[in-house]
Amino acid sequence: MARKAAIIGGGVIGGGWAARFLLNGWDVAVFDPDPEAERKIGEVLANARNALPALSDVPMPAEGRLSFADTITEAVEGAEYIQESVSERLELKHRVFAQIQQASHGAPIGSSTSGFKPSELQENAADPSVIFVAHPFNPVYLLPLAEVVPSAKSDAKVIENAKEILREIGMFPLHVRKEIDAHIADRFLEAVWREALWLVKDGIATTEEIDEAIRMGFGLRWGQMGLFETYRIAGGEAGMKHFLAQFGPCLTWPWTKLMDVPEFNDELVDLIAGQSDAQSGKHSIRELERIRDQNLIGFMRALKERNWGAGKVLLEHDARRQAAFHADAATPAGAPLALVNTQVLPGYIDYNGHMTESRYLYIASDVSNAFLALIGAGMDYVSAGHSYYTAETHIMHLGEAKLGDRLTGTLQVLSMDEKRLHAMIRVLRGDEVVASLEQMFLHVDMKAGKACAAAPEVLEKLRPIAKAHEALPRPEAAGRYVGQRK
Ligand SMILES: NC(=O)C1=CN([C@@H]2O[C@H](COP(=O)(O)OP(=O)(O)OC[C@H]3O[C@@H](n4cnc5c(N)ncnc54)[C@H](O)[C@@H]3O)[C@@H](O)[C@H]2O)C=CC1
Ligand SMILES: C[N+](C)(C)CC(=O)CC(=O)[O-]
Repeated sequence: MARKAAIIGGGVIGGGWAARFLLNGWDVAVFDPDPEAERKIGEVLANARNALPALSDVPMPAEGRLSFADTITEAVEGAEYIQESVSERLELKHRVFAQIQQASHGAPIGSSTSGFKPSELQENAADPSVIFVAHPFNPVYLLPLAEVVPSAKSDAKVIENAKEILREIGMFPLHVRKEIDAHIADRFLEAVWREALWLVKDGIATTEEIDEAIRMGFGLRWGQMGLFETYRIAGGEAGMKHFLAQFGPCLTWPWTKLMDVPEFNDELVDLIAGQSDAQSGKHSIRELERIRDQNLIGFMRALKERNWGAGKVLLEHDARRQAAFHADAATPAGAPLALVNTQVLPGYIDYNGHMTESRYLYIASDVSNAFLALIGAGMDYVSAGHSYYTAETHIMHLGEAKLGDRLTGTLQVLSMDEKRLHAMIRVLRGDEVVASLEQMFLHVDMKAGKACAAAPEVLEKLRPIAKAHEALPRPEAAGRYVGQRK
């Protein structure tokens, strides 16, 4: 039988918790007096179903059962874990805890509070020992962090059990050892937020300029190494001590509205440098740089796929270089069309030390996409409901593409009619053909799911290319089947 979680308060955060538990196989009962709560949670859950499973190639367990309770008592009955996510008002949270504890005895009660201390939440509670902070980050169904903050009155076993449950649903419980207003992470968010409000109010930056300042630079760095490891690298070979020596004195300069700073002295330097050594000392600065670089490449490539933030800048830069390639290497008349200019990256190399086979298909689809765009069957055409589908591919590996090789992708039209396009794509290193991919494309009415004639304006562009390519020598690989002797 599935385990049960109760979510009290089903707004932005409660909805995210409900989705995370459900998608991890827990049954979830939600209590929220808002008549819109069911609709809102349904919408959050729909987004979560598209998002959370996409983080892994390992399938999620069968989804748990979602129910909406009429009372807190009904919601918490039989619940092994309770998460309170009502509005950020202490007296409301106290009322809710009192109702929960009339019905539930001993189950851990995590609070999503952004800033109240656990000792404040526990005031006047029937059983303070099971109430603690479990502060998540939006979207709760995707981001792993939950700051788990106990107080002196917390039961250590309950806290450990709660942390284990959070791990089971894929979270990273960060145990906050000393309670403090706004825990750890929200203190940073508040500092940055308040600084940003001043910058906007003082007319120094717009909201958009502030967001660009974050997402084009330090936000990406923070996302993979945080603050201290990033600054350790910024100290160069001399590391954190050098960084502190260089920038410590700025603490008293007016670089921020937050001018209440710790005294910059040897004691502070030793404390920070010592903790940084313990955290990161196992890696040399150069190793850390390489780790950082690979992480940033992963992030930025992901953003590129979404044409978003720093990824948009990369795409624009690629487009400029690609245009320069086409201008320099204008395809001579009567030759296969040179459509793609690419390179072999470390992640493409397989255990045999050469470019892995799936990458040839990537190049071929870049080539065919560029060709389809050229004949007017690009993304606008697809959005309007027609497309060319690849019906058949025969790849011949004729050489080995190695790390760092610069490759060109060309396309030669072998034949065509209204519905079909038969082409030979070649992957070249200089003049050497490393692979050929013979492909048959079918023109399809996407809605009907049937082959049909391409639009006249597409055929008008395709025919002269096909005519010019008739004069080219027929590639030896054309029409070959697997195992055929040359
Ligand atoms: N929105 C955010 O970015 C984050 C918020 N939090 C914390 O999560 C908690 C909830 O915040 P949000 O979800 O953003 O607020 P919200 O306003 O979206 O949701 C609060 C929900 O509580 C419900 N509610 C009010 N009284 C209730 C009661 N007596 N019993 C049950 N439900 C009741 C409301 O109907 C509403 O649906 C707050 O403590 C907040 O500080 C934590 C992390 C991030
Ligand atoms: C703005 N906030 C204080 C509610 C932010 C959080 O608590 C965490 C988050 O998800 O940003």
